[in-house]
Amino acid sequence: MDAFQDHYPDAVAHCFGCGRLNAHGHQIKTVWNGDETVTRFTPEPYHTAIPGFVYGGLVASLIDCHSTATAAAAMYRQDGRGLDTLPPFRFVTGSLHVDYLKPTPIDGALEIRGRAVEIKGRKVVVETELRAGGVVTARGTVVAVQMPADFGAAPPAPHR
Ligand SMILES: CCCCCCCCCCCCCCCC(=O)SCCNC(=O)CCNC(=O)[C@H](O)C(C)(C)COP(=O)(O)OP(=O)(O)OC[C@H]1O[C@@H](n2cnc3c(N)ncnc32)[C@H](O)[C@@H]1OP(=O)(O)O
Repeated sequence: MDAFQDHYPDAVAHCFGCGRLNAHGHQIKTVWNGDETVTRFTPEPYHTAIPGFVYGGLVASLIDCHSTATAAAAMYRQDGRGLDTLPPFRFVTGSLHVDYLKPTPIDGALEIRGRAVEIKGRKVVVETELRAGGVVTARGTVVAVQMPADFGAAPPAPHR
């Protein structure tokens, strides 16, 4: 199944967390699972905070991009539109809140699951959990807001 991020227009496909055109980024892939969205990501040894555990910034980044993708997909689903239909719903993060409940072990796949809990105007609130080995280690809330027309007008910087 195609991931949401496979449908991002090229102009918004350079994000470090989720852009398929960013060779240095995480390139997360998110899909629907019923009313929830799911991303699976396996951290690398260099994503270490304290040896054996995942760096919190990576956890925040996964929750952030999983949630903005969820926001876009939820808006398309609410409007009964396909992900490739125009004009695209393009979201940025207005607010990212993360609670780190337990240390996240680095040796294995992480599962990130989210749900849009509010859609109002240009805003979508998404609640997301990150699990390691089936245990919830972090929980996040993201307020995603549709990009104003003048955001992202500049061409992307070349990746080196
Ligand atoms: C699936 C198919 C794909 C197709 C295509 C998809 C593309 C999907 C692209 C994803 C692409 C990468 C995702 C990168 C994730 C980042 O890392 S983005 C980079 C980090 N974020 C930024 O740089 C954003 C910087 N901030 C801004 O540009 C502006 O502050 C914002 C966020 C656009 C909001 O400004 P604004 O448009 O003037 O917002 P405004 O009209 O005042 O508020 C709208 C609503 O949002 C709320 N809001 C605004 N800011 C906040 C805040 N900070 N806290 C709480 N609520 C807020 C307001 O309260 C308001 O809610 P209501 O009052 O209506 O209930």
